[in-house]
Amino acid sequence: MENKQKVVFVGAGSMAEAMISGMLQKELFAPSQITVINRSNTERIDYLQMTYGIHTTQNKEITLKNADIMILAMKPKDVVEGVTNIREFVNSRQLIISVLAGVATTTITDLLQTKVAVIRAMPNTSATIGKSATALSVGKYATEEDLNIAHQLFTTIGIVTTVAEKDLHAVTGLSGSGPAYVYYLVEAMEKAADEIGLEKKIAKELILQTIIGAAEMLKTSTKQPAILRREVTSPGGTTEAGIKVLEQFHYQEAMISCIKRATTRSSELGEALTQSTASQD
Ligand SMILES: NC(=O)C1=CN([C@@H]2O[C@H](COP(=O)(O)OP(=O)(O)OC[C@H]3O[C@@H](n4cnc5c(N)ncnc54)[C@H](O)[C@@H]3O)[C@@H](O)[C@H]2O)C=CC1
Ligand SMILES: O=C(O)[C@@H]1CCC=N1
Repeated sequence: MENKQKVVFVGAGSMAEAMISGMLQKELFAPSQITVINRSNTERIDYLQMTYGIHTTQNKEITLKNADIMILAMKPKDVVEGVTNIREFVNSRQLIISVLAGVATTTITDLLQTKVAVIRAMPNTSATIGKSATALSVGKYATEEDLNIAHQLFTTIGIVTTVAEKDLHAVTGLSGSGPAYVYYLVEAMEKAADEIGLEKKIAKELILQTIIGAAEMLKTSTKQPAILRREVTSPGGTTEAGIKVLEQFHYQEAMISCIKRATTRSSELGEALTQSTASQD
C-alpha cells in the first residue's frame, strides 16, 4: 500500500535530522511528506529543506492540523511550551510520537488535553545511517495499530524493540546516550595515538577499523565479549598489561556508573514534569 502519511517534526535539532536522514534513505516517506517546524530558527529549517528536500511551512496551524504523525523532538525542558503551542491543532485521529528523554506519555497527553495516541520512542543518532537502536513504548490511548505504524517508521532508521514505559529510562542511559560513550572512547584512543607518536590519519584509520571489526565480531560470533577479550589477551603480553591499567582506573565500574547515572537523569528529567502536569482524571 502506498504510504501517504504526513509527518511533522516539532523540533529541528540533531535527533530530528538523524531521523529524517535515515527515513528518507529507506524511502518509506518521500521528502514532500515530511515537514519540520521549530520555535524560531529559520536558518536551521532552511538548512534541512536544502539538504533533504523536505517541506517547510509558513502556516504551522494548517500543517499541524493536516499531519497524520507528529514527532515531538524538542528538548525535555521545552516540552511544556512546545506542546502547549501545538495543542489546539492536535486531534484524536493523529499519532503523536515523542523522542524526548525521560518525558512520560501521560505528561504529553496531559499537556495536550486530548485523548490522543502517544508512542514514546528512544532512538539514537545512528539513525542518520539507518543504524539506530530504538525502543518504543505505548501510551494510554495508543492502539496496536499505532504501535505498528511507529514500528514501521522506526524500522526505516534501524532496529526496533518494544519495552514497558518504565524501562525507557534504562534504554536511554544505555543506547540512547550510548553512541556518545563510544565516541568518547575513540577520542581517548586518538589522544593516545597522538601521544605515542602515530600520524593522525593513520591512527584514525586503524582506530576506526578496530571498532568496526570488534563490533562485527560481537555481532557475528557466538562467543561472549569476555571470551573475545581473552582471545586478544596473550599471557604476559601487551593487552594484559594495558587492561591491568584499565582495572586500576576502575574502567568497568566507571562505565556502569555512567550508564546508571544517565538512567537516573532520564527519570529526573521526567519527574519534575510528571508532578507539574499531572492529570486530574
Ligand atoms: N541527540 C540525541 O542523541 C537524542 C536525543 N533524543 C531526544 O530528542 C530531543 C531533541 O534532542 P536534540 O535533537 O539533541 O536537541 P536539539 O537541541 O539539537 O534540538 C531541539 C530542537 O527543538 C527546537 N525547539 C525548542 N523549543 C521548541 C518549541 N517550543 N517548539 C518547537 N521546537 C522547539 C529547537 O529549536 C531545536 O531545533 C530531546 O528531547 C532528546 O531527549 C532522543 C534520543 C537521542
Ligand atoms: O543527552 C540526552 O539527553 C539525549 C537523550 C539520549 C541521548 N541524548
